[in-house]
Amino acid sequence: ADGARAVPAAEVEAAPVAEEQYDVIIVGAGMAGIVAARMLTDAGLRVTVLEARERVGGRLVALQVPGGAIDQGAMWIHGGEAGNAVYDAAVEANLTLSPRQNYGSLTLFDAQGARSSPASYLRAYTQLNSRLIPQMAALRATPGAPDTSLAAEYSAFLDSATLSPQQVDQANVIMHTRWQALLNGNITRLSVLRLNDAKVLPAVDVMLEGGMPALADELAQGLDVLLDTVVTGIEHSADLVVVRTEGGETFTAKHAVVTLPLGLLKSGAVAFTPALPEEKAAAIDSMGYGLLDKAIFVFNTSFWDTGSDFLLREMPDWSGRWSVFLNYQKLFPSVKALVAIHVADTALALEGMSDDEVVDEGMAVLRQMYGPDVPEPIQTSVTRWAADPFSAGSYSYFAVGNPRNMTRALAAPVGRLLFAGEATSDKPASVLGAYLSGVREAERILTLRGDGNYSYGLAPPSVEAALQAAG
Ligand SMILES: Cc1cc2nc3c(=O)[nH]c(=O)nc-3n(C[C@H](O)[C@H](O)[C@H](O)COP(=O)(O)OP(=O)(O)OC[C@H]3O[C@@H](n4cnc5c(N)ncnc54)[C@H](O)[C@@H]3O)c2cc1C
Repeated sequence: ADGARAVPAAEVEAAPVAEEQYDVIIVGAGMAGIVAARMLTDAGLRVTVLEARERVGGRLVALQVPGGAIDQGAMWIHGGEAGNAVYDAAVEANLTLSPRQNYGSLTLFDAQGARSSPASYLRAYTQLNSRLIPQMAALRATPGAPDTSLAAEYSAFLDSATLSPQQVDQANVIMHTRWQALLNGNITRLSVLRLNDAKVLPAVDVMLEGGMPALADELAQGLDVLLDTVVTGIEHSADLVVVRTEGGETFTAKHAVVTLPLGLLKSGAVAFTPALPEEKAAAIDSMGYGLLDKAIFVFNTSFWDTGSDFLLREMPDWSGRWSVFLNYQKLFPSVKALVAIHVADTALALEGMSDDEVVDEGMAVLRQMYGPDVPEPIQTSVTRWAADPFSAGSYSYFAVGNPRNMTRALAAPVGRLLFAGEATSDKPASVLGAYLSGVREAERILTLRGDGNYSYGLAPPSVEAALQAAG
């Protein structure tokens, strides 16, 4: 990175329309930004990436632990098989992929921590599949049906199903892991009409040995990335974009690709001048942006059912508090770790506690499940994605009432400002979506480049052009 390319603020103030320094400024070095920068740089354009953190990767970050690494952000390559751009990029980069995650391999505990019966769990699962899913499919198939929350549909299902009290606890954990945890939104806010529209990738999930950041590092190699560079303002006109940073630097370019997480766009942490159009602002406001946090416990010895992919604890409610532990050792035998996954309001509540409090609570649950001799962990980590100033949450979801084309509104260019990032993608909430959105915006610039002036079809005509046209 070459900080010297920044135009000192004073110089810009003296000459507001500074000579363009870059063809494209990319705001954010997550997967979307890196991929866009890669394509545009490879095409010979002058590109710089401005990144607030001291590292690239954004929501791809991992904890180094004995025997390997554990992803604190995204960990699964959903739809992880040949033809999936993220999978293919990992293969091309010679990164080692894990075996497929098998969601059928579960160890069940009841709410008190006693071993639970798989047969009874399966019956609850069958009822959910045979009643709730068709009930929601029927709603989706009804033209003009008003949207409703997953919680409303689930409550109606519970009222009509014939479940024992324990099967209700089991249905709760199924509901939680199948939708709430995946979509990272509270089920009172998850849209039923859009339930199948996020993370709709084939159920083939693999991980990267050593964690997902290696892929970001690989794709970012050789790019001009300025780290520790917090963007605070983006000014845009018919022919220029001026990006200002917290450090008082100013960068100018013909285009900017904004890959700020939806949470950052919602918070207004970056000022757009002129303000974003109403339709875009409304989409930013109403698209859901959720929270998924992980509590990571690393041990010297494994005391749990190491053949299982997940340990599930049935619950009398759908909060999901300590009801899902992912067994990392299943896919990575040298990593002796359990990862508890919390989402939405429960995750937010845990963010309000200290790390020690969270770890103590989790350990008490593990001792309920596996007995008092469960050893102390040798390493722990508690993520706080909501409190993270450069993420402000985890990823987007369709909230009740969000139309399917909401992501299109988020993706729509505004003059010379282009928008990428998972929330702008047709496959929101995923690394693949972020990747493909970066490709989309790079292609948009390359396609529109035309005569070398990058004359941008959607930009309003310049004053001169308008005067000429008027004769
Ligand atoms: C806990 C968690 C688990 C997840 N699990 C999965 C999973 O298993 N599989 C999956 O496919 N997806 C998963 N996701 C979603 C996935 O991580 C994201 O969809 C994807 O990584 C987003 O990439 P992006 O480029 O859109 O955004 P980001 O990676 O967030 O990149 C945006 C960049 O902008 C930077 N930035 C923010 N503010 C500023 C500023 N003011 N100035 C300059 N730079 C700024 C950020 O630091 C960041 O680097 C998960 C996400 C989280 C948080």
